[in-house]
Amino acid sequence: MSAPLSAYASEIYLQGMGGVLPPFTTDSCALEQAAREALEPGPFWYVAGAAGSGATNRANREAFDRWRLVPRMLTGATDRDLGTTVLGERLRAPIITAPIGVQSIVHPEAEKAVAAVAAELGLAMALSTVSSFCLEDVAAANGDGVRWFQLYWPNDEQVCLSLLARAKAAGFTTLVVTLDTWLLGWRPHDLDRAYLPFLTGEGLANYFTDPAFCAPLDKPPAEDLPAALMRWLPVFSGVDHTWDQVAFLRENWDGPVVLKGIQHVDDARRALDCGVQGIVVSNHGGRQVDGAIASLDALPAIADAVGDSLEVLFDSGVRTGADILKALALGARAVLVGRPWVYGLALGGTAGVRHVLRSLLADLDLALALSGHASAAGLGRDALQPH
Ligand SMILES: Cc1cc2nc3c(=O)[nH]c(=O)nc-3n(C[C@H](O)[C@H](O)[C@H](O)COP(=O)(O)O)c2cc1C
Ligand SMILES: O=C(O)C(=O)c1ccccc1
Repeated sequence: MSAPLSAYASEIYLQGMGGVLPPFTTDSCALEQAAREALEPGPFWYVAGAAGSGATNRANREAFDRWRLVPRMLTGATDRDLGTTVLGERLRAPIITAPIGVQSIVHPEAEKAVAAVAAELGLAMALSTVSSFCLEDVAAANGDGVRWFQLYWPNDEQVCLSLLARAKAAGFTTLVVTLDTWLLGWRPHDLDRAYLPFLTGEGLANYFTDPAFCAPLDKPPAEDLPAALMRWLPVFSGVDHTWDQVAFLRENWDGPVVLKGIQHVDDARRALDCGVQGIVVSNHGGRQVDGAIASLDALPAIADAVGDSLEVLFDSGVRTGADILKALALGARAVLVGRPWVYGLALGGTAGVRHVLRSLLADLDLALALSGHASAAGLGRDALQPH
């Protein structure tokens, strides 16, 4: 874990020189196609799909292309440090694995794979409420790694308090509250296939192992799935909470609270007023609101408004090392990465997640080096030019 990140690029190049092929592509933009060939259409489109016409998802990528890095020479960037502190915790690079629900639809190792690899690589992981394994099992797989718990804010106070207490007891440090998915977006790929994995109970491990969730049920979820699902649906969705209720979460979580799904600068200011510690500028990978702005286009103004007082994290569309540099230069402290390593999970379980994240770290290190920067912390807007 203490080897410099540059070792990953050297290792992959040396293997190439010895004629050893990587397990699958090193081109993170080609992962989607590789996963498409490996997965059944239902799970593939669940992961790759987006809201409506897909416009927001496309906009997320197009926005990265509208910024270009301006490389600097002879800066002496021989020894690089990608390490950073996020919400008081030291990470080896400014990367957090995004909370992704129902991972068992692509591979049986599911969240345990990313938990193990994130810890091994010194990155933080964010575990979804809607995970295939319960949070205690994922915590065990993450060992002494940095783990955050993502909350889908339950419409039941007892279930909410119980999940928070369990996550805290299992060593999750930061609470990430996702605000943009209190209803599922309009997702034609899933609707056309009637593919809604959680309706078979998949992804509901945290609920089905929860005493407060199970209390009103006559039988355990395994013995009466329809009844458990009828309880889950209104607990999960249908109610938009309000800003004044954020205090409840802050009061009941002993640690940093981050609000995920912020796109408007006024919402970033409201987050600051609420007393939370951070935000994730995110549009959920374009899966919720069709025709919305690119998440990257929301970032600069938000970072300008609250970046000195809140930790501003970013996601939606990050694929390459260059993308990460761009997000950092535009004011993010770290990025969350979603689909790329989920495709890696689909293609090779734990080893597949490892290959994707090591490749991304190698790419990031080389992008930083060859743009003439010795540390990610010093990146400013002068590292970029609009295109
Ligand atoms: C299959 C899938 C499941 C997701 N599940 C969750 C979830 O349970 N909780 C959450 O906050 N975000 C969820 N997200 C959104 C991600 O956390 C993240 O915001 C998004 O994937 C970032 O965009 P990217 O995939 O382009 O990197 C999910 C995204 C995908 C693709
Ligand atoms: O699919 C998603 O984007 C998501 O956040 C989710 C919601 C419910 C269950 C599983 C994943």
